Amino acid sequence: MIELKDISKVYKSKNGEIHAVKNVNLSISKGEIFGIIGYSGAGKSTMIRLLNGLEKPTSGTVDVNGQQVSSISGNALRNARQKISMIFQHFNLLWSRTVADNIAFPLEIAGVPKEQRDKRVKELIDLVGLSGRDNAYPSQLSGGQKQRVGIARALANNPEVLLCDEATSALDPETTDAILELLLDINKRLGLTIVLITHEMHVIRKICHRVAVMEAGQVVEQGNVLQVFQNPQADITKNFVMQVSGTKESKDSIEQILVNYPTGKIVKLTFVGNKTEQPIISQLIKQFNVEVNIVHGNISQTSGGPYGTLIVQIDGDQSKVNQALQLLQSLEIQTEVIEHA
Ligand SMILES: Nc1ncnc2c1ncn2[C@@H]1O[C@H](COP(=O)(O)OP(=O)(O)OP(=O)(O)O)[C@@H](O)[C@H]1O
Repeated sequence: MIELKDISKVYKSKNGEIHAVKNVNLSISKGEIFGIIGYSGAGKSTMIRLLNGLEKPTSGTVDVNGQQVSSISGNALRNARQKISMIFQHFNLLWSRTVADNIAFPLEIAGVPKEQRDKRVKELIDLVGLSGRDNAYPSQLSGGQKQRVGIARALANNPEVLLCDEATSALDPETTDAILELLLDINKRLGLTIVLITHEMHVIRKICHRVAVMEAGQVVEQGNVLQVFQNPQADITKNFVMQVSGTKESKDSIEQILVNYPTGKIVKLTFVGNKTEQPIISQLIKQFNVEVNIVHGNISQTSGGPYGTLIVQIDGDQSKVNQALQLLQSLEIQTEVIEHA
């Protein structure tokens, strides 16, 4: 559905050349929710502009929905872009138009007759959960409702691809979750391909099937979301994963525990799928007569299933502690000793 081959984008500025995107290769399948995550300046916005043809790459090709958007222009590009829709961080609504008229706007541009337009607008208002707010103005809506209008407007002309540019960054956590649920629902119902850019791993965790991690213009890691969470490779990915697993905050708890209980091993366990539900810790205690002190625990849902991390201190007879670690490994629980006594 979307194919980026050897994409580079260089901007020329007074201070020299800026390599915003460097040698990026990505392949995104139809119906997939694909996330691109990176800190500010990583090149995410440039990638979005390359995907909708607003920007031409310095080298490489961008194919979207059977069209090489990197080489077409004029009418051909305008037609291709009808099938590539977008939602924005700050919604970009027309403030003097009502909800219904904002959603109708792309239909007017596409020349859809009034009767058909009204019917489609009604359908879209229902789809995004804004029934009854047809005649409200954007200033009368909450942030989440404004983004719902943005989504309805983006879907008006039945796009094949929806690009989301930090679409939940201006929203509070609960509203963010509701909007992400809506995107997930639309993806499932309509089979729409969604590409989103974000700096928040929570967004990736919640709805993406696959993720690419960008740093200084390059994709430093990409893969299935659950696998990336379970086994992040690049340092930057490990940092992003820590954003949601909460293990960054556990550093202080570990130091405190080591002061009070200086023996034993501090171990980080990573569980996926149904292993998150098994009573593994009580098994360790019973079988090896070791003491287990829980430092930090967290479980979260990804689109590929549950993912959990648990940091524990295991203490007792050295050989029993080692046997306990071996049992964990044999159960295919990822086990990392982070502090030794
Ligand atoms: N039109 C432009 N002209 C010159 N430099 C640009 C232009 N657009 C982006 N850049 C530079 O390219 C690099 C990547 O920027 P980009 O906006 O794609 O990153 P980003 O990951 O989206 O970050 P942010 O979330 O802060 O926008 C940055 O160094 C930026 O300053």
